[in-house]
Amino acid sequence: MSLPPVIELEGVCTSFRGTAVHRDLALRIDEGQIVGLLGGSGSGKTTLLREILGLHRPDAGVVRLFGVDLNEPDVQLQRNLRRRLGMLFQHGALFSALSVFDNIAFPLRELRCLDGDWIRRLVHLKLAMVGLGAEHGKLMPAELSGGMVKRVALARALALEPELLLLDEPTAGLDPDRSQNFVELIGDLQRELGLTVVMVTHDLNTLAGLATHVAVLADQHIMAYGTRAEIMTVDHPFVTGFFGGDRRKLL
Ligand SMILES: Nc1ncnc2c1ncn2[C@@H]1O[C@H](COP(=O)(O)OP(=O)(O)OP(=O)(O)O)[C@@H](O)[C@H]1O
Repeated sequence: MSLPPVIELEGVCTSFRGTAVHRDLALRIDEGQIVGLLGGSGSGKTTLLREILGLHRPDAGVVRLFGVDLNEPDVQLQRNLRRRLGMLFQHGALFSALSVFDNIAFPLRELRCLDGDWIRRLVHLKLAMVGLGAEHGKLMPAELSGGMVKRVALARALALEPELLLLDEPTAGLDPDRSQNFVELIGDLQRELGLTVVMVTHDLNTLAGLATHVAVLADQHIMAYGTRAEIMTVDHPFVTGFFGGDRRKLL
């Protein structure tokens, strides 16, 4: 029996104050894909991530993760589902009053089944996964560089060993070197952990360095979905405008 898609959206409609953002939107993402979600400013990319996370309920349509409908009323089923997701918010969204250690420990403590020694070991393991040492655990978010904030936020997103990782502008605000390092780190972790990744990005280098597939959100729906090579041939004003003369950079 084949596995259900990791993400499946069907007939999704979303509007805010009478203005439609998504209209009959459909998308299917299979295990192991790294999908770059592209769309103009205000086209509804972040809203779509929030709907996949279950933070916003569309007005109509179905969102299924791992074959489970997010409208399924079974609370335990929904809780188990959420543990299979990790989210890296655009600016890291670290808790400013908590140390790096406590930020990463937060989702582990919420499980209420791990003792302090296990939590310490797991936090140190996650720090090592993102190239940081145990000594960084003592720092507060305000003491971190932009690149370190992203790494700590990634460590926290990976705390519960998710199968699906959602990234909102993962390299925004990083200089080209740090951005390249972060792209390589995400790529390495994706291969090692077998993650499925969906990322919103405007950055061509991030797309070219990571994405196996590209989804284009325009005219209130996913108007194109395919491999990078397939998207290069799409003739739509957003796609031609986005890539300009740089389409070959995608390959
Ligand atoms: N909670 C909300 N209440 C009212 N309007 C909202 C809400 N969330 C989003 N919107 C509106 O929905 C539209 C899509 O917003 P969204 O943030 O999803 O776009 P986006 O594609 O992520 O944009 P950007 O690339 O500029 O971040 C925008 O017009 C936004 O103002």
